[in-house]
Parts: sequence; C-alpha cells; structure tokens
Amino acid sequence: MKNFVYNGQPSRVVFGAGSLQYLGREIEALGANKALVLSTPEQRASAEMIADLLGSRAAGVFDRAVMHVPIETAREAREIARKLGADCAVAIGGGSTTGLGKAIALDSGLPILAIPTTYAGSEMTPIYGITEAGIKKTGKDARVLPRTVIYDPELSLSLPVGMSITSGINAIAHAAEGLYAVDGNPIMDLMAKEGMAALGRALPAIKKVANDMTARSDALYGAWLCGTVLGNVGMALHHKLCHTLGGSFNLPHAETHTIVLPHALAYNAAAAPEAMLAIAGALNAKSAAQAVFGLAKDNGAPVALRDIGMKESDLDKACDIAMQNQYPNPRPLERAAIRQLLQDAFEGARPGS
Ligand SMILES: NC(=O)c1ccc[n+]([C@@H]2O[C@H](COP(=O)([O-])OP(=O)(O)OC[C@H]3O[C@@H](n4cnc5c(N)ncnc54)[C@H](O)[C@@H]3O)[C@@H](O)[C@H]2O)c1
Ligand SMILES: O=C(O)CCC(=O)CC(=O)O
Repeated sequence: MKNFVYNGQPSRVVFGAGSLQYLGREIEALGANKALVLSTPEQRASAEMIADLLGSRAAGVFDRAVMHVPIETAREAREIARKLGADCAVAIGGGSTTGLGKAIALDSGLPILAIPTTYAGSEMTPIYGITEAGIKKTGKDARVLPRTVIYDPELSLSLPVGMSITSGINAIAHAAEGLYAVDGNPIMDLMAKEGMAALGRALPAIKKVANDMTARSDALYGAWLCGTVLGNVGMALHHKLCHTLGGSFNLPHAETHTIVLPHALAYNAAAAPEAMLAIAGALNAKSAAQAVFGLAKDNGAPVALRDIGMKESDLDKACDIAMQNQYPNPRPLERAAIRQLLQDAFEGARPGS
C-alpha cells in the first residue's frame, strides 16, 4: 500500500539537440537583461560562445569555477555579479559550474539558467555545496534551484569518453539511492528506473562511438531524470561515503561515485530487496551491484580507490568520518562492515551480490 508525500519543484526544462538556439528566448522569459556567464577555465571558449549568443544581454564572463566551490571563488563571483549589475547567471558546464551559480544565487537570489554539459545532475536540485577552510558544507535552499535548464546533447559531445562513463554512473547513483530513500515516492521511482535504463543503454554506446548522438541524447535525458531524483528525495550511505571521500580526501567526484556505488549497493542489498530488483531490472541484469560494477569495468572506468589517489592509511579515518552524522540508510551502519566496504572499494574487488 502506498503512503507518500510528493513536492513538485518548479523548473523549466528545454531538451533536444540544437536547443541552445532558444537561449535568447529563455533569458527573455526569465525577465533578465544582463547575464553573467559562468564556466571553468577549461570551458572558457564555451562561455564566450554563450556570451556572443547573448550579445547585449551578456554582462561578462567569469571562468574560475572549480570543484567543490571554494568560498573565496564564490565571494569573488558574487562581487563581480554585483559590480556588473547582473540580473541572472548562465552556468555552462558540469556540477562545479552550476555549483558556483548556486553559491551566487544563495547570497543574492539571482536566477540561474543552467546549460549542463556533464551528467552530474546538479541543475535539477536545490542542493548547494560550499567549501570553507577545507570543510565542505552542503545545504538545501529553493533559491539555488536553476529556474531554467537547457539540455542540448550537442554540447556534451566534447565530454571525454572516460568522464562520460563516470559522470553517467554518478547519475545512476542518484537514482539507485532514490529507490531506497526514506522519503521516496512513486513518481521518483519511475524517473529513477527510466533514468538508469537510459544511461545503461547510452554509456556502452558512447564508449563505442563517442559522438553517437542518440546515445548522447539518451545519456543527457537519463541525467535529467536521475538529477531530478537527487533533488527530490534523500540520499543514503553511498552519497555519505562519496561526500566523505571527496570532501575530506579530495578524491575526484564522478570517479569516486563510480567506484563506491557497487559496494554500497552490495552493503544494502539484503535490506532493500525491491530497490535492488528495480536497479538490476533497469540495467538489464540479475544483480544491482554486479550490474554497476560491470558497467564501470567493461567501459574502462576506474574500479579501485587506490587508482584515483586514495591512500590505504586513510581508510580508517574515512570510515570514522562516514560513521558520523549518518544519512538514513536501509541497513544500519556497522563499523566493521563499512570498513570492509572501503577496503573492497580501495582494492577494486568485485562486490558481492
Ligand atoms: N549540488 C548538487 O546537486 C550536485 C550534484 C552533483 C554534483 N555536484 C557537484 O558537482 C561537482 C562535480 O561536477 P562534475 O562531475 O559535473 O564535474 P565538473 O563540473 O567539475 O567538470 C569536470 C571537468 O570537465 C569539464 N567539462 C565539463 N563538461 C565538459 C564537456 N562537455 N566537454 C569538455 N569538458 C567538459 C569541466 O570544465 C571540468 O574541467 C562536485 O563538486 C559535486 O559535489 C553537485
Ligand atoms: O556538492 C554538492 O553540491 C552536493 C553534492 C551532492 O549531494 C550530490 C552528489 O554527491 O553527487
């Protein structure tokens, strides 16, 4: 018998190859006149292309977005937005750039138009993260949810294949944990299954042919759905472990998600059997944990924390941090089992089913 609360979150999505052509129309619909364009240094050329498209509606380009939004960068961007008189922010890039837009919006209420070029899903969430004095704090605020999102798969063609696979599995992690969320609901379950299935099809196809437009479109569609799940229901052990490993040990975001997810699913398997069946079904496999491990390994993604910069001597500390301020999880957190999970992820062991 169903028993749930569902809260719709207002955001407008424009999806499709070539949909960047609607940028002007969408800025106008926001009632904005001066957009500050945000990007990482690596995507400066994309930001300039956006500024050119905006013409007189571009206030300027700020290209210093970096992972985990250092407070100093957030302050600098807020000040530039204020000096330029920007009345909206256009974020082109992945979660780091959207995150910078969110840090500006949190302070000023400036509306964000996001143009995602990875599959991280931040554009669909009211979640922000800011790093101060080496500690990453996350929170939720309706002001940071982008008002408009333009998903144009053509802009994801340049995402390197390796990053596409890990970013896609980052998206799958949102959907997988959404299926056993304490505050889950049937709408998010549908989105989670459809999103995972789209990514499960798309990632091997992208590995084969990086510019397969159908696969790129499927992947971005999956990212939208999985990101929506992240924005609507609470995450569990897997996200807690990744926040610990990323925030305290500076491990790269999407790769960490890719490595940890099969082990977190194996840990939760017996406590969340229906979710596991749904995940396995969406990925066309018998075991959820094995399916995700295979998706990573067969497509050349890293499967061991030791290969992305984790030190074995830090595993005890990581375990201690992960045991603090626990997120709700289907199986209670048992220290010895979590420590073993981290060891398995460190070594890249095949997870149990
Ligand atoms: N708040 C949320 O809801 C949420 C959700 C997911 C991730 N995040 C945050 O987002 C960050 C990670 O985001 P990410 O994994 O998207 O990585 P990212 O935004 O850091 O991007 C990684 C690199 O890829 C480049 N890149 C992005 N798209 C590209 C493209 N199409 N072509 C070529 N290069 C491209 C970027 O410029 C950057 O150099 C983390 O800080 C994470 O915590 C937040
Ligand atoms: O860094 C943030 O903004 C929060 C990240 C988050 O909750 C989603 C994730 O870990 O992929």
